[in-house]
Amino acid sequence: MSMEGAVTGGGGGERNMGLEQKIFNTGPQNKALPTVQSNGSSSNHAPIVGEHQLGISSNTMATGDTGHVANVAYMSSGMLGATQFMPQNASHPSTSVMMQQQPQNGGVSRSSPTEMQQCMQTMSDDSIEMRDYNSGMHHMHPHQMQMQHHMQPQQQYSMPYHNHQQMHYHPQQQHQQYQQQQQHHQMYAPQIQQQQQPPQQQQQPLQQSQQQTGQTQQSSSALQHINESSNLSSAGSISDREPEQQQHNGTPQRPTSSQTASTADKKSAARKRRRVVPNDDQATPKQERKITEFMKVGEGSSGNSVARCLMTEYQQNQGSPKRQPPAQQNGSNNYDSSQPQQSQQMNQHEIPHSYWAMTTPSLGANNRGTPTPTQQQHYSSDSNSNSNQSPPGQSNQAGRMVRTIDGETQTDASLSQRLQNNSQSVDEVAKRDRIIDDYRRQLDDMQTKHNVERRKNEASKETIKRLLIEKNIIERKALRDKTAADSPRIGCFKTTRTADSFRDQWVDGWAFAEIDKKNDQITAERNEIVAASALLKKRKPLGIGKEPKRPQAMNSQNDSNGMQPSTSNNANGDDAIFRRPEEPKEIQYQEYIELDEIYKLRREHLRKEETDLGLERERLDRERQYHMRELKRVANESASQFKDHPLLHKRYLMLNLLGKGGFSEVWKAFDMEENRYVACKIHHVNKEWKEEKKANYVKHAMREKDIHKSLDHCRIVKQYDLLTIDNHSFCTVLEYVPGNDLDFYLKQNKSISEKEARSIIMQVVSALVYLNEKSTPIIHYDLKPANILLESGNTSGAIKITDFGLSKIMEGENDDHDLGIELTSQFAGTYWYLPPETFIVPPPKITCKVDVWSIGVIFYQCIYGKKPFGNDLTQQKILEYNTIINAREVSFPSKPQVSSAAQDFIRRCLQYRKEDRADVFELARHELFKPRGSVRASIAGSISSPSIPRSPSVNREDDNI
Ligand SMILES: Nc1ncnc2c1ncn2[C@@H]1O[C@H](COP(=O)(O)OP(=O)(O)OP(=O)(O)O)[C@@H](O)[C@H]1O
Repeated sequence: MSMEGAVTGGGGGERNMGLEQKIFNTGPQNKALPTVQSNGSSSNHAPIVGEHQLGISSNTMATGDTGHVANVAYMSSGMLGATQFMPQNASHPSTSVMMQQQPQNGGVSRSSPTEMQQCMQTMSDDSIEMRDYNSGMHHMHPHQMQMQHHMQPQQQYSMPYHNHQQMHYHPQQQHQQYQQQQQHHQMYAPQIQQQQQPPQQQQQPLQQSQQQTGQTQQSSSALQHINESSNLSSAGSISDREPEQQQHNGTPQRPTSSQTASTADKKSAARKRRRVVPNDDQATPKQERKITEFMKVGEGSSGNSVARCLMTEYQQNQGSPKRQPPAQQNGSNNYDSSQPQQSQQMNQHEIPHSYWAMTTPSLGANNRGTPTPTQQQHYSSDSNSNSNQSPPGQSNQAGRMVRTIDGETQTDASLSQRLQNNSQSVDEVAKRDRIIDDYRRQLDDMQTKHNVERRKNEASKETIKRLLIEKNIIERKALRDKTAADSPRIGCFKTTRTADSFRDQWVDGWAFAEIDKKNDQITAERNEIVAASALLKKRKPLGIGKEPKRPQAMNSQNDSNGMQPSTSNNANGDDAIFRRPEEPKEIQYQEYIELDEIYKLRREHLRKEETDLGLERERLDRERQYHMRELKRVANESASQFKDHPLLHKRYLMLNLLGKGGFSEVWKAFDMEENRYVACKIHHVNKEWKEEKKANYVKHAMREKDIHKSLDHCRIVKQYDLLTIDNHSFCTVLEYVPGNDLDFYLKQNKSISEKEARSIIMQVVSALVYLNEKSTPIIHYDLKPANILLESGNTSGAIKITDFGLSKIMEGENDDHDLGIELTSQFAGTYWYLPPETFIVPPPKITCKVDVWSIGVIFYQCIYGKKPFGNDLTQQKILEYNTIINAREVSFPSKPQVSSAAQDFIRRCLQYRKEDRADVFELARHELFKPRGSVRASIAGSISSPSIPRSPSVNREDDNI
């Protein structure tokens, strides 16, 4: 690996990273490293690196400005330790194992080059050797020792904790590391307390921390094992008092320093190391040992921290798959996704910076110890990332803090200032940790509650779904049973063969036959009566010249029955009676009168029966209409792919088919999210169609969707959603309107009263005004009774307009909406309801007055029960005969009687030239819609020439409405 990056990187962190990389690259061949550390000029590595590291190192030896150099050596050796152990742990997948061993290496800090060499030799053996080496790392510069006396344990923890947090380790690793720190803390905290006499209030968290640690250790044997490893790795810093502490803590017995250091090797090693420490005259052996041991706790950790920094940076550069660099961890890889991204980014930048701040005091006071605002923020965010652990005791943090500050370059004043700042930031971190813990607990609680609610909600949904399906199955069955039961009575479709094709042909049921039979009976009876009446007249008594005076009603009845009045002279009727009493052929006058009465009454009765039968026939016709539709619907429903209650998009439960249009089927469905019924209009693209037709269909469907979704009016069916079902079908989810459409209603009822028709038309005009008031007005283009839905199922309630499949937007026409737009799809739509201009070839521009014409036709049809133009013609014939092109004038039947206002309204709508036709705003102001009673009535017949457009101020016949 090129070392250039390490040198040119500029930042201390980068340089360190370069060193780290170099050391890692050297791998097990550690023989190169002592050379680097002992003599820069003879480095086996790139000279520039040697210059940076070893130049300073030698300078340090000479000038005593050891802070930087010592840290470099310390760092190097720390990493060496890590490097040394890497091969041993290579088979171990967990980084945490390596991290446990790093504290051993941390103890290497502050070593002289000689010690480094010794260290390297020792470390290459095994961990026991490392401990031995670490135990000898007692050499501190007096400034450092002095500094540590000034540091509070609480403060001394901050930096290692900080570094520890920076690593973004896996929580398990963090936990192990925390265990390890606690072990250190348990072992050395009493000594720290005794030696440094920290303020009383700062001992409290330490003791708590010890108790916590003890509990943690007892709770898990696995962790105990790790703790043991951790203890072992820290054995180099065991003091004389450790056995007591270990017994207290219940940790496994380890050789005490007196036991281990009692060996001749180690004593001599300690003596050697003492000899190589320059300016060590202030440190008594006893003081040195104790403080060094304390430092070792810190140094071990510090070295550990630094090693971790280096390891992290190394792994960042190496792209270690186990531990991604923070930049990569910002996404889902970061175990703590709740940590603000900003903090994480800050961490990324601060890792080298903090590291440099710890290891390079010469950079300045801010970098050395006092955390900059950024660093403080960094602590905070770090603590966030670790908040699921019990934070280390503050005194433990302080212990580790000690080793991160280079006492040789600090003044007491700056140190105390730093310590004060650190103390504040540590307090703040702890406080924030607690708050974060609280929030986290609250969040956990809320998440648990949320999960419970979610499960309940899902269960409820499942129940609703099940119940809806059950209900629907029952309803379907009831409907089918009814249809099946009604079929013999009303009729059914029978498949018949005509030429090569099969057709469904309707066959009436027995109810129609019965009505026909009754009708025949009535006719026969009526004929019989007519014949008898005629005979009776022939047998009229001859003597009756003058009928006796009869009541006037009787005479008029006779007239109405068509009976011829007697031609005999009635003036002297009494004489006639006396004149011909003897004629036997002639019936008696009385008998004649009686028979005549009987025949008249029978005729009346037959007339009534005939009327009733007619009503029965009408009712049966309506039933047949409904029954036919139901049969078709059931057949289509059974053939549909959605018949088995699928849940579209996990949301829309398909219940039953409402109807089938030309290219679509409309299903009643239940929206499981919104808990409401909806109408799902499923558009099918026929696979057999040519591509052009498919494209055209999809274009229309998409236009419908786009236009419809932008509409929000109480008289327009709302469009909620659009779903893709498969490659050939998609679905628009619409507001469900429970009633029938007007077309079905008119088929059943032929016509409706003017009042009801006026109410419907008023609502339609209101919707059209809304469409025309938009910045880009919309032409519906397919207004017809089938697209007017009746909410209540009859004509006395609210209506809603639907089906925007042929709609057109008035845009891109220089904003002159009167000029109109090109008609792109001529001859689409329903011809009875389209105005003349849409049939002209080539078509002129169209405007919103297309819909006005449609309104006129619908109103006319509602009142008169038939369409004004081409009522009895098919669409094909309408085209053939140019029916609409010739529809220049509308005529009104004499019955039913209609108000002049209604007729005028219709005329204004059905003006041949669109320029003469009213627009929707004029219609909205029309007299027809004025409140009842506000105008004087006038009879429709009083309107003069129908071809001349009249002003809207036509009087309305209130009585007719
Ligand atoms: N939003 C809705 N709520 C309730 N029923 C509806 C709704 N939309 C349509 N329907 C019913 O579904 C059936 C089919 O509607 P669709 O619009 O497809 O039919 P159509 O207008 O006759 O056909 P086309 O679209 O070919 O003109 C009709 O009976 C109609 O009443």
